[in-house]
Amino acid sequence: MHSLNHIYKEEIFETVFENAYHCFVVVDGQGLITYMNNTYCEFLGVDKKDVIGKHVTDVIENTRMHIVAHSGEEEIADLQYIRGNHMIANRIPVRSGGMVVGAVGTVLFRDTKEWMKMNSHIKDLLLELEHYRSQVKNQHGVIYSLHDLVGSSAQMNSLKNKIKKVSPGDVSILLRGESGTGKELFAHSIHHLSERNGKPFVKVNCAAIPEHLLESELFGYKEGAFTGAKKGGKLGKFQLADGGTIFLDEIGDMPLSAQVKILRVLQEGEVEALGAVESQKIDVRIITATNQPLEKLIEEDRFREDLFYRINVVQIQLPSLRDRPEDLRVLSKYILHKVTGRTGKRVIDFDSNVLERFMQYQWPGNIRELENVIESAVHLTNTEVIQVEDLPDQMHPNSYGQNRSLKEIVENTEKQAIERALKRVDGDKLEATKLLGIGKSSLYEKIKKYRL
Ligand SMILES: Nc1ncnc2c1ncn2[C@@H]1O[C@H](COP(=O)(O)OP(=O)(O)OP(=O)(O)O)[C@@H](O)[C@H]1O
Repeated sequence: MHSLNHIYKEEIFETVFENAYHCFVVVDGQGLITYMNNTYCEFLGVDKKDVIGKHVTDVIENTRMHIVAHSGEEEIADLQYIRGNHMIANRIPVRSGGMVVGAVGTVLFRDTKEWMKMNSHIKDLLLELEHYRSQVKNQHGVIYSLHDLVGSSAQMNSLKNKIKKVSPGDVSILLRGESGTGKELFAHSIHHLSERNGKPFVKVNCAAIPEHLLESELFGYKEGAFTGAKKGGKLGKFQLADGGTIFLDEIGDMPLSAQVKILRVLQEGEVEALGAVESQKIDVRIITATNQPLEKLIEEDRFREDLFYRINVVQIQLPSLRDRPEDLRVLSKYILHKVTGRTGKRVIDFDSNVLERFMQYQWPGNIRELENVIESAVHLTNTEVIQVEDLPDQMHPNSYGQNRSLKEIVENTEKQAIERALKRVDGDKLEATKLLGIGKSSLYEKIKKYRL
C-alpha cells in the first residue's frame, strides 16, 4: 500500500512551499537561486522567472544564504533587514552524500499585524542600541566589530576563527599585510572581542609622528618638561590607553630610540613621562601592524630583535584582495550599500562586466582602493547599475596594461588563471587540468615556469 505522502508528494510539497505566510528560497552550492516561492517573489516585488539562476545576493538584501550553502553551518532565527522590515530568517544547509550542496531559507512574517507590532518594537530597540553603540564609540574610539569584517572566503573564515581565539587575554598580536588589507579593522575587532572592550582603544600611527615628538606623544610630559610644554603637562597615548588596548600602526617605521622605550613598557609595565620624577604603572594590551619586512630590518639593525619577539607572540597575516577573489562580490556590494547610504544616491548594483573587471584587476591598494573605486563610480554613474565606463582610469585594460608588453599581460593572466583554478580544486592538479582544458604536462610546465 502506498502511503499518503508517497501519492501526494508533489501536492504536499506545493502546499508547504507555497504557504501564504512563509517565504521560501533554495540556493545551490554556488549561491545561485534554484527555487523561490510566490509569496517571497511577491514580497520582494520580483518575477519568479527572472530570479532563478541569479546569485542570491543580487536578489535578496543582506542575505547569508550563499554563506550557509558554503559553510554548511545552519543559522536559525537570525534577524534580517529586508525591504525596510526586520524579518526572522532560518537558513539550513542541504547535504547530499556527505557534501553541502545548497541551502534552504525561510523568512517568517506569520501574522502580519502581530509581526508589524513586534517589528516596530525591534526597530525601536535597535535604534536604542545604535545610540549606545555610538556613545561607546565616542568615548572609546571603538568603531568596528567582527560583523564589519566582510568576506566568506576560506582565508577570511579562518582569520575570523583565529581572532576569536586570540582576542581574549592579553597576548601581543602582530598584524601583517599590504596596505589597505584591513589591519586596523582587525585590531579594532580584536579589542572589541577582548575583556578590555569597555576600555579605550588608542591608535598611534608611528610613521606619521615626527621622531622628535614621538616620545612625548607616546608617554606624555609633565608641566615645564621643555620649553613650549603645555601648562599642566600632557598625557601620552599609553596613559590614555591604560586598561585598554594600544594599536601601534606602521611599527616598522618607528625610530630605534622609541623602540627601546616601548620595549621597556612591555618588559616592566611602566611608562615615564618626559620630565617626570617617577615612572607610572600601566596596563595595556599591545597590537602592532606593519607591511615592512621586520626580519630584514633586524638584519640591517633598523629594528630591535628583542622588541620583535615581544610584539610577535601571535602573528596574523592578512591576505591581499587579489588572493581572495571569492570575496570581491560580497565586499563590493557591502561597500556600495555603505556609499549609497552615505551619499543618498540610488545605485543598486554592478554590471556583470564590472565584476568581471574587478576579478581581473590586481588591487595594489586592496580594500581601500576598492572603496575608492566604488565611491568614484557611484558619483560618476548616470544609471542605477554601475557600468565599466563609470570606473576610474586605472581599471581600464589599456591603462593597467600600460608600460607592459603583451607577453607580460598574457603571462600574467595565464598565471592568475592557473592560480585560481588550483585554489578552486584545493591543489588537485588533475582536476585543475580539466577546469583549464589543458594537458597534464602543460600544466606542470606552467606551474614550474610561474613558480606556483
Ligand atoms: N574585511 C573587510 N570588510 C569590510 N571592509 C574592510 C575589510 N577590510 C578592510 N576594510 C576597509 O578597507 C579600508 C582599509 O582598511 P584598514 O585601514 O583597516 O587597512 P590597513 O591594512 O590598516 O591599511 P594601512 O596599512 O594602509 O593602514 C577601511 O575603510 C576598512 O573599513
